[in-house]
Amino acid sequence: MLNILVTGANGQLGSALKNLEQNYSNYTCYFTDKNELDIAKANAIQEFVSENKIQVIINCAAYTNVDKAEDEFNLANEINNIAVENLGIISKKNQLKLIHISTDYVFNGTSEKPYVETDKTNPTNTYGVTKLKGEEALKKINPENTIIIRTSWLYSLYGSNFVKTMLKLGKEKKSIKVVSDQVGSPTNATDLANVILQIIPFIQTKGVEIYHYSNSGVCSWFQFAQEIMKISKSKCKVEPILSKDYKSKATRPNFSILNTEKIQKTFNVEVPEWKIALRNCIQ
Ligand SMILES: NC(=O)C1=CN([C@@H]2O[C@H](COP(=O)(O)OP(=O)(O)OC[C@H]3O[C@@H](n4cnc5c(N)ncnc54)[C@H](OP(=O)(O)O)[C@@H]3O)[C@@H](O)[C@H]2O)C=CC1
Ligand SMILES: Cc1cn([C@H]2C[C@H](O)[C@@H](COP(=O)(O)OP(=O)(O)O[C@H]3O[C@@H](C)C(=O)[C@@H](O)[C@H]3O)O2)c(=O)[nH]c1=O
Repeated sequence: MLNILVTGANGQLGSALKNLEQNYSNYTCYFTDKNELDIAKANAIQEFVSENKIQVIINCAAYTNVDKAEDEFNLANEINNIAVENLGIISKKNQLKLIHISTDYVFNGTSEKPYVETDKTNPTNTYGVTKLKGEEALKKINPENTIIIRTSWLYSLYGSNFVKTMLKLGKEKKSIKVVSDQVGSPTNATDLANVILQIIPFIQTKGVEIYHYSNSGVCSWFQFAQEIMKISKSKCKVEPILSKDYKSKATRPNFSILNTEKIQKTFNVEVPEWKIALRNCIQ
């Protein structure tokens, strides 16, 4: 039996893990969100770990509102950076496995080829800055058996995400405008959750190791929206626009594609194609 603590469990990834837990009879998962266990409270985490003999932490807790983060650096930093540092310290002290999730937004999006784990980071928005600080804090503590999985454009039928926004707009509007000059790879939260649960027994690292995981294939947000409307049989027309014509507080990278070879080679995991993964979610 493995005792696993999942933080931020009411969010997208946490909910996806909850749905899959039943397939792993050798795992006892403790699903907690802010109300039960605030990751910013180090003492509470340590107590929970000791009381429940936790062996693995999957940190799904995060501040993920990209635009709002521009005005709330301190709050975003507390959750995405300082609390992550605490998790790193606790993992090292208690010799736990730690799986932390990060983002494509740590890159500035000027690359011309899919980002590998060692590529230079340089976030263009506050959310990305705080997530990168979290990564760096973990690397500094460098606990054994800790991995960071960077993912991109995560969606599910839970929480808030681009797919849910498009499904809603698809019912309400005759037409919408969506940016066509930002490209990336969407990721179905269920696919990522499956990968996490599969690889836990095989995580064995001397320090922090970074992996990239997204669904395969590439699209712009515009093409992603078009496909969402198609699968959901919405009549809403999607029109392409340029980022400069879409008003938002935070800037997003133009190129967000992650190279997923390392995680595939290391753990032999599946990477479903994005259109198939999207269909699996919506249908
Ligand atoms: N969403 C995306 O497109 C992407 C996400 N990621 C990363 O993947 C991970 C999972 O993301 P996702 O599931 O979408 O995130 P969500 O925003 O859906 O879920 C995060 C959860 O964490 C909770 N939370 C916030 N603060 C705390 C706290 N102090 N203690 C405990 N729980 C807290 C949130 O509660 P509340 O909602 O009440 O604040 C929410 O339930 C995150 O690390 C994110 O940065 C990476 C790439 C893309
Ligand atoms: C709703 C909407 C968005 N857009 C654009 C804005 C933006 O450039 C892009 C995506 O918008 P969103 O605000 O939904 O996505 P955003 O919150 O930027 O999504 C990001 O979330 C964080 C947590 C991550 O880690 C990233 O990987 C990424 O998934 O689509 C339109 O052009 N038209 C629209 O009607």
